[in-house]
Amino acid sequence: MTGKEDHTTAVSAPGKVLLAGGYLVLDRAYSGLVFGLSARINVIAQEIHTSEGVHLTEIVVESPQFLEAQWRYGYHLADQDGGIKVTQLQVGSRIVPNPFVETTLNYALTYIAQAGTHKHKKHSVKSARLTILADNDYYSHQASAAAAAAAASGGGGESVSSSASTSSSSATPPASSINALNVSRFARFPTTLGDAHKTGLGSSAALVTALSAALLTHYLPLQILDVSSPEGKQILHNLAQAAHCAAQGKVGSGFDVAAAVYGSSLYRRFSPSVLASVPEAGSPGFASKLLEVVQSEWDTEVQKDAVSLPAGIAMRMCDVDCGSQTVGMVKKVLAWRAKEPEAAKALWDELQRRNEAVASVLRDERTGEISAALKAVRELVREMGTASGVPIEPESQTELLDALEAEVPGVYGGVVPGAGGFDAVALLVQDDTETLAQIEEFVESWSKAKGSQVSLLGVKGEMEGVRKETLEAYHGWLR
Ligand SMILES: Nc1ncnc2c1ncn2[C@@H]1O[C@H](COP(=O)(O)OP(=O)(O)O)[C@@H](O)[C@H]1O
Ligand SMILES: C[C@@](O)(CCOP(=O)(O)OP(=O)(O)O)CC(=O)O
Repeated sequence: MTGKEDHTTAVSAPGKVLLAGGYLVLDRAYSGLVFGLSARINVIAQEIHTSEGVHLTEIVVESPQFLEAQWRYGYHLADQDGGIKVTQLQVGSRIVPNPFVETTLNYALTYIAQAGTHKHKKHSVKSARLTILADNDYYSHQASAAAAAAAASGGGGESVSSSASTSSSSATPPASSINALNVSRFARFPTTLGDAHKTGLGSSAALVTALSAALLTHYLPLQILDVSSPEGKQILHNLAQAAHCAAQGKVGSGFDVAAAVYGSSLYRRFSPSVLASVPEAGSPGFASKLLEVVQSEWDTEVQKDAVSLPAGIAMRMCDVDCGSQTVGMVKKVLAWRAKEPEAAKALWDELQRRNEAVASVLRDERTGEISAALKAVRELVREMGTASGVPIEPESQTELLDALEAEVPGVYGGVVPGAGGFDAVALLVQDDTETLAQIEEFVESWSKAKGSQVSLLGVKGEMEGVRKETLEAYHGWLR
């Protein structure tokens, strides 16, 4: 770590789960019940100190939990108002691109240079190092260890850290042990980021949001931008949505970025046309247009007070190691909706009503109604799946959810979240260690009996969005 701790800033943003409103939330006429998660992506920004006389303009981004995860960029001011454009520099023998990091740098640094020129003197972007640390639940330990074993030849010098990864050779560390034993918060994975198996908690949205927030906080004075304030969050939201869409090459509903910024909420998306006028990063006019769009009032609606959990109840998730292709599923569902507009509208409208009912049952602490409210949603989600020919709640997941509710006393019910498919379930459960242990026991025997890989993640639903962090949590990870 450098001696200049005052110039080190840390920010974190949570992952997401869309408990209700998959597909509907793509259309502004409907909304989504989204939860932020306790699993966060942390980004720490530090100045790079060079020896006297050495002139360096470089942005270094690294993910020290993974192998070959350092991305170095030079940057320049592009002609004709093109903003700040980064160029990736080679590290070692090859260039491994990270489009989400690169696009976020182009967008955030351009915004910083533009916003900083107004009331204050022209802003200069100095060299910086950004360290990314992701909470363990973003990646499946078991699958990542298997990928490393397959690649077997060299382990790379440093050993895998603590029990999270010790157990990774045989099984995912049990959620209860992560909670109880203060296992290293950030595991060191024996793989590259590309080979790590994601659990689907929205790593790219949390990363783009936390990286944007860290850059804004690091470079701009608080009087221009404070990510803790409502105005600062709005700027961060707009900027991160724009960068995430550009990096993804498509405009999704943006519920994942909204969760990263605002935490849990009832979310209504922005009109996709908001972003239509922003040219490609580095091209003429990009800088002014980006500033204008990010600082304008969007039609996004984020109702934070519509979402909460009854006291003593937690939102938990199980990873089902399988995986579904969201893009293909979305295409098929939307194709059916276009073909059968009337039937789809009736279904969408009724499902919206039932989704909102889940939100109010939870917010009003009507615990006895949780199970029925979730079942009512699932019924229509299955109908949507059958009508469009997409396994949104596949039979194997129906069986798992029904069995969990019937056989584990503390489980109120659950859903297949987001786009649905085979890769996860979200549960509403009693928030105590006994219930946790029983779920773990249940999924272990379920996995054996069904020949599947179901594991309870340590992650929990959490209300808070982006936040500034103190540096203690990152001890040992910073240079
Ligand atoms: N810890 C990390 N460090 C650096 N980049 C990351 C990290 N986690 C995710 N990313 C970026 O996000 C991408 C994954 O995005 P995506 O495939 O959309 O998954 P998700 O559904 O988790 O958002 C990675 O290829 C990488 O560019
Ligand atoms: C279909 C959707 O409404 C919800 C998808 O939710 P998931 O949580 O399944 O998504 P990914 O993690 O991005 O694959 C698409 C959207 O809202 O963008």
